[in-house]
Amino acid sequence: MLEIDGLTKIYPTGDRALQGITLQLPRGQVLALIGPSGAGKSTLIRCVNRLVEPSGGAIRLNGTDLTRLGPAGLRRARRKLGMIFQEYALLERLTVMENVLSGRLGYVGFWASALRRFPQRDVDEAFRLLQRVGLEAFVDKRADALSGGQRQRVGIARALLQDPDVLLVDEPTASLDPKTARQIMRLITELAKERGLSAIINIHDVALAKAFAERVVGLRSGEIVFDGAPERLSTAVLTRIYGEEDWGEAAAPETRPTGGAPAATAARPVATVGSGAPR
Ligand SMILES: Nc1ncnc2c1ncn2[C@@H]1O[C@H](COP(=O)(O)OP(=O)(O)OP(=O)(O)O)[C@@H](O)[C@H]1O
Repeated sequence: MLEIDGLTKIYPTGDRALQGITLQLPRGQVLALIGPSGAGKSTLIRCVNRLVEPSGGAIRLNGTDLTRLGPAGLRRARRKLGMIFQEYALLERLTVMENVLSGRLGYVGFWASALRRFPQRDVDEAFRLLQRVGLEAFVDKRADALSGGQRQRVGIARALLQDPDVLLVDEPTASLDPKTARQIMRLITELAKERGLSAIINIHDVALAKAFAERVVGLRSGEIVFDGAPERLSTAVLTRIYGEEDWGEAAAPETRPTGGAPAATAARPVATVGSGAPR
């Protein structure tokens, strides 16, 4: 269980990127984080593993407040936070297998890590994960010879080899074509379910968020302005998150209060349907 409590971030420039974020992420839940550019999505994800230092509030992972940990405690805690990046962050000249094994660097000792020597069980598990993400034929290929989708699969296998409790996923599909983007989102969400992992996925594509996440949190100007099921992303909600726009099929049908007058936002013609294409 990940609990974020009153999290704030003020950058040295004075930008108030997060203004008191509170949310709980139960074990096994996949949450999509949406919101306009500059809303604070990346800052939130990066505060959780302290790539960005929070200014205030608490972030508890299984009861431990990550904001209070010193370097050794933080190193241990980060093993449980698997990070998947938009730009993959692979070691270009190393092989697929070596890249995946780098997910264990937080576990092995200094010399083993410096010499990149990993126990056989880590190698076996890395191979199993590469099979699972469909890259068993690419084990010895160099990272710089892979396509974007293949690179992201390496990133996913590397994060999972860490044996994390939570996946922090920062725009995983931003550099991918629409079909590959869906395949990667499907893979991440399936693996999270198989392994009982929670995931926070920062994603720009509302249709993908709706198709694959069970919960959506909308950020605007560093505050949560929506937290609910993807089916509730109506025109009014999308406008609250992103501002005025013709949402067309991105929006769910407006909901009306039962037994009463139509909601104010539903009184005018609004866009209908659209929960994205079937998986
Ligand atoms: N290193 C930094 N120094 C100063 N301000 C920053 C820094 N990083 C982000 N910000 C500011 O913090 C706010 C939130 O930025 P953040 O990158 O978290 O938003 P985002 O929702 O992830 O945006 P995008 O979708 O464009 O990636 C913005 O106003 C941004 O300018």
